Amino acid sequence: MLEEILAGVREDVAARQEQLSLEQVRDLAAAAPPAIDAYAALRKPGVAVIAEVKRSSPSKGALADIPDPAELAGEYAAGGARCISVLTEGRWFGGSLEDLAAVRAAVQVPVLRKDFVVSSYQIHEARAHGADLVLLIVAALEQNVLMGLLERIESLGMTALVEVHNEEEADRALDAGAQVIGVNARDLRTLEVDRSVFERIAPGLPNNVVKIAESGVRGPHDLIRYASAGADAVLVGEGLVTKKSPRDAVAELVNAGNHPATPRPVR
Ligand SMILES: O=P(O)(O)OC[C@@H](O)[C@@H](O)c1c[nH]c2ccccc12
Repeated sequence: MLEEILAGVREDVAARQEQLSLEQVRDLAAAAPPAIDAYAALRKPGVAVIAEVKRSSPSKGALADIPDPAELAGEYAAGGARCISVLTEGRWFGGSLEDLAAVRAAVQVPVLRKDFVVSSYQIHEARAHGADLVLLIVAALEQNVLMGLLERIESLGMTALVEVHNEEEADRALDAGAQVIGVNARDLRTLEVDRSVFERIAPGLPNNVVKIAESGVRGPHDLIRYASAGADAVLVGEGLVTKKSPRDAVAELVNAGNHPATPRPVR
């Protein structure tokens, strides 16, 4: 699955680069207002909720129309989301860079570009469209490429969210210098969700690393389970976009994350 998605992404990046050169997109990135410090935002007390703008997925197909991503992001922020994640991959997730720019213009909180990043062109694009955080998926990248992309993200003042799914990938993320690590419960090769993956990997990560539990959060119960295993944040898509009131759904999670009985990460 991952290989198929990556092949499409490479084609799409090449097509965009014909329209707008690397030099041009670099200039746009340099002219953008500075990035917000997402690492600091994610380290504030309470379990952070990263709310995702997600129209569809390879595993579930269509989830929600989301005609106005800026409006949805505004609802998320009003519900207390610490960050907004915007899927910008078009073929499988129905997202775009226009969604990212629209969300950026609508909220004050840090915004994540969620995509399958394989080249520094996409990092400049992310910055040009207002991203503060950029996802890097370890399973999609050779180690030297991962290191180069992470450095590029940081050199543009952004934070890299480095996604892993097993211990070996977690070691690679740490070797590359990742400060924010997302453990995806969904295996991008098979699309299976296994929430115990976070519980297995998180305890081995150093205290200064922000630990994000990705996928499979359907309600406060899942957030509390992840928090018990040391999550600083949860990243939630389906469990929000399919709700009648995404704002209330976020608020419910945020409240659970701030509850005195919810375990806090050790620092
Ligand atoms: O919809 P869910 O189960 O709440 O999952 C959100 C998020 O974790 C998922 O969209 C995701 C995690 N890593 C990714 C990498 C690429 C695309 C999508 C993802």
